[in-house]
Amino acid sequence: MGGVTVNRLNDCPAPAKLNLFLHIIGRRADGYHLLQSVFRLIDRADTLSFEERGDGCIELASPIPGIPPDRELCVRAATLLQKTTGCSRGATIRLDKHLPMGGGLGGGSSDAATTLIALNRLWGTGLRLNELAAIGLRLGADVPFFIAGRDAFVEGIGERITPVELTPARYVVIVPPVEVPTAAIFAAGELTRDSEPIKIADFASRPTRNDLQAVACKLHPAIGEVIEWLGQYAPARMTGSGACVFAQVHDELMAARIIKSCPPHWRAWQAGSLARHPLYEWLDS
Ligand SMILES: C[C@](O)(CO)[C@H](O)COP(=O)(O)OP(=O)(O)OC[C@H]1O[C@@H](n2ccc(N)nc2=O)[C@H](O)[C@@H]1O
Ligand SMILES: Nc1ncnc2c1ncn2[C@@H]1O[C@H](COP(=O)(O)OP(=O)(O)OP(=O)(O)O)[C@@H](O)[C@H]1O
Repeated sequence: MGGVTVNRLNDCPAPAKLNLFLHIIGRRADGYHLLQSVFRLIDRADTLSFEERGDGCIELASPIPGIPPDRELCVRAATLLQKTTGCSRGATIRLDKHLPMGGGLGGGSSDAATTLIALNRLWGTGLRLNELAAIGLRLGADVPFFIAGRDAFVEGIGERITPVELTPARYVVIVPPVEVPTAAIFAAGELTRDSEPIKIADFASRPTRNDLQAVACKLHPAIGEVIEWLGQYAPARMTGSGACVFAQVHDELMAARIIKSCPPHWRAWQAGSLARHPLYEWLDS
């Protein structure tokens, strides 16, 4: 490339999350639900690369089939960062999608968070963690958690984030063959919306659940089948608004054994907990 400087960031991970529990404790006037949840980062991820461009355009070089570019969360994140900071630079974004969509693993939100963190660095826009999180919340309720970059007790609709230290753990995650639109689960009439609020100090010693699970299983019976099957080996629960189901296991060997016996029409993998977001050090608090 003889003397030409190409400004790019390659192979930036966008990790998934699990909701270890998820309680709905109320509803805001605008219809959004107030929740309490422990969000945990895991070491399964999408991968993104960013190349700066001088013409100000934002281009997704690897469009996701079925998602128009102007609805895609990386493109929306990049455009919002440009508008908020008045930045005139553009970017070509490459997204290698590994996380299932509508899986409750927060894949789209994590892609958006990684885009904000990486472009803030590439463009030199200098926003701090809280400023990026505020932009992120406009894109999705889970984005601020990924920007905060560590396991957390999350409240409000996703904007009140208190870091927690969790013991390292290994999980089996199963992807049922269904895609669950988050809005449909929250809109269900039979959803329980009055769980008793718990204090952060109490979550480890109190019984917990995912309040969205019953509704998701009713709409998509395949999720219930997975919970029952995985539950033979360890307590199994849905993450987020579904569809993925997870269980904590003792070690890699136990995970491998469970995955080996998993029915072939379900995708199953193991994941380890992740103490920090891989891009954690790119942000100033
Ligand atoms: C359930 C969780 O997955 C927990 O991690 C998230 O809170 C969902 O976050 P998300 O997928 O980023 O969802 P968003 O794209 O923000 O919202 C999708 C739709 O779900 C409903 N929604 C979402 C979050 C929330 N706390 N209350 C809601 O009622 C709203 O109708 C919203 O229009
Ligand atoms: N980069 C992206 N990756 C995934 N989904 C995207 C992306 N951009 C836009 N979307 C849209 O967002 C929807 C939700 O995707 P996502 O993977 O975040 O859902 P989810 O796994 O159910 O997350 P959550 O845990 O927040 O409920 C998709 O169904 C898709 O229509």
